[in-house]
Amino acid sequence: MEFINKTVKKVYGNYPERILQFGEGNFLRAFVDWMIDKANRDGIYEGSIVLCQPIDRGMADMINAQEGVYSLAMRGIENGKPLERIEQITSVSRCLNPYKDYEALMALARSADLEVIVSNTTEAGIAYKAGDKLTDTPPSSFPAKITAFLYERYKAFGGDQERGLLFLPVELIDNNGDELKRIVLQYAAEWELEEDFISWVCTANEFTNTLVDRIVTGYPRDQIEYFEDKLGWKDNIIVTSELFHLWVIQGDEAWAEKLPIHKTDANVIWTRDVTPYKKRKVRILNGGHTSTVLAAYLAGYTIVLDFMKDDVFRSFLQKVIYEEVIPTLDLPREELETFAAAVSDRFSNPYIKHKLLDISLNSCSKFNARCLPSLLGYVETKGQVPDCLSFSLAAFLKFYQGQMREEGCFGVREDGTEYQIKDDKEVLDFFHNIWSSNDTSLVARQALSHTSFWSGRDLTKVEGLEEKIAGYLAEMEHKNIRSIIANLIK
Ligand SMILES: NC(=O)c1ccc[n+]([C@@H]2O[C@H](COP(=O)([O-])OP(=O)(O)OC[C@H]3O[C@@H](n4cnc5c(N)ncnc54)[C@H](O)[C@@H]3O)[C@@H](O)[C@H]2O)c1
Ligand SMILES: O=P(O)(O)OC[C@@H](O)[C@@H](O)[C@H](O)[C@H](O)CO
Repeated sequence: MEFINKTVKKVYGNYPERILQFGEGNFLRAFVDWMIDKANRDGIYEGSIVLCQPIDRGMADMINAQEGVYSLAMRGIENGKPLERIEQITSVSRCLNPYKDYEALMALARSADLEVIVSNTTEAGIAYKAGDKLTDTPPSSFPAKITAFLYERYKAFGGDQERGLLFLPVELIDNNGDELKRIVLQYAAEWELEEDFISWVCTANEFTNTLVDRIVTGYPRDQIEYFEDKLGWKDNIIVTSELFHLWVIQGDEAWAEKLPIHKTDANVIWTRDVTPYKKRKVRILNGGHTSTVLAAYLAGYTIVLDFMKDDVFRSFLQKVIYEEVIPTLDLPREELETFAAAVSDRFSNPYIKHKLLDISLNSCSKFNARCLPSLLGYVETKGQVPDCLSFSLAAFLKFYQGQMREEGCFGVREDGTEYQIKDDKEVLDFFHNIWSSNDTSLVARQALSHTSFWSGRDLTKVEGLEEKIAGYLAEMEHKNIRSIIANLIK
C-alpha cells in the first residue's frame, strides 16, 4: 500500500507560506491546520502553513516524508446519529527542524509573505530559560526562539510597522499571548537589543490571548487497519478528534483579516475578553476530567467513555459539575448548563477513546488550576466543603501513592495492577515521601499544607477540609472507590 501523498495532492500547501506554526503535534494538526485548510477550500484564504519543531525531538522527518499531507478523522454523534467525517489536510507546505537547519527558520523571518505565528508548545513551552542567547542556533526555549526570529525580521525590514506578525498561541495557560510577549521582552532586555526593536515588538505585532476547545485523541493506533482499509493508503500522521471545536481569540479585531477563519463555520470567535469562556471550559470540561479520571482509573476504568457508561461514575461527574462547580461560576446559569450538557455528551462520544492515564499527566498542577478554584468557591458561597470535589482531591492523593523505581514512579490500582504516575520530579518525590507513612491523617495534613502546590495557599486552613480528606483516605483503605462514590451521590 502506498502513502497518502501518492494519491492526495498537496493542493493548498503550494500557496504562499503565510503562517509559521511552532509545534507539529496532534492538537494543532487536528484543529488549527484543519481550520486553515477549510478556509483555503472555501476560497476565503490563500496561504500555506510551515510547521516548525519547537524541540529537537519531533516529527519533521515523518511529516516531510508525506509532503505534509494527512487525514483528520472527526467522529461523534450529530443529531442523534453517529457521524465519522474524514478530511484530507493539504495546507502544510513543509516542517522545519531548526536543530538541523536554523537558517531555514531565519529565512522565514525575512519573508514578506509571512503574517501569522501559531503555537502549541504544551503548558511547559511558554517559559523563560536562563542562559538562552541570541547567537544560539537555535536558542532552546520557545520564547527565546521567537525573540531571535522577531529581531531577524525587524532588521530585515528596517523596523517596518507593516511587517509585524499576528501571534495566536493556543497553549492552555492563562493569558498565553501576554505571557509570550512578556518573556520575549525579557529576552530582548537581557540581550540588550535596541529600544527601537522593543518598541517595534510592542507596536507592530499583536499577541492575542486565545482559548481552544476540541478533544483530540491523536494517532489511532488500535484502528489503523480500519483507516487503511477505508482510505486505501498509508498515513503515519493521521489524527483523530471529536466533531466539536471552538477557538476564542482576544485581540484587536483589525488583525482578524490576516487569518479570516472566523468567516468559515469553524466556530472562531474574536472577543474583547476571553476570560469567561476560559473559566467555563477549564472549570467544567477540564475540571470534569480531573475530578473524576483519577478515581475512575484506580477503580479499574481505562478510558473516559467506559466510566461514563457506569451510572455511579456518571452521576458523580454530574454532581460535581451541576452542584459543586456551576454554583461557583458567575456566568448565566442557562449558558453554563447548556455547556455542561454538551460536555457530558462529548465524554460519552462512542468514537473517542480518551485514555485516563493520558489525562492524568501532571495532575498536581491540573487539580490546582481546574478543580481547586471550584472547591474553594463552593466553601465561600455555601459555607461548607463540597463532598464530591473533596473526594476528588482525596482520590488525587491516593493516585499519587507511588513507589519510586529507576524507570519512574508507580502506583497500584484496586485490582493490583501497576501504572506510572507522570508529573514533575519534585511532585513525585514529595508524594513518595509523605506516603512513606501509613497515617492517612498525616498524609492529608502534609499534602494540604504544601503551599507551593496550591498557589501559595495552606489548605489545612480551610475549615473542615483536612478532616474530610483524611476521612476519605482512611475509607479508601478498606472500601472500594465505587462504593464510596455511590454513597456520595445518594
Ligand atoms: N489533546 C487534546 O485534546 C487537547 C485539547 C486542547 C488542548 N490541548 C493541549 O495541547 C497540548 C499538546 O497536545 P497534543 O495532543 O498536540 O500533544 P503532542 O504530544 O502531539 O504535541 C506536543 C507538542 O508540544 C511540543 N513540546 C512538548 N514539550 C515542549 C516544550 N517543553 N517546549 C516546547 N515545545 C514542547 C512538541 O514538540 C509537540 O509539538 C497539551 O499540553 C494540551 O494542554 C490538548
Ligand atoms: O490535554 P491535557 O493533558 O492538558 O488535559 C486533558 C484533557 O482535559 C484535555 O485534553 C481536554 O480534552 C481538552 O482540553 C478539550 O479541549
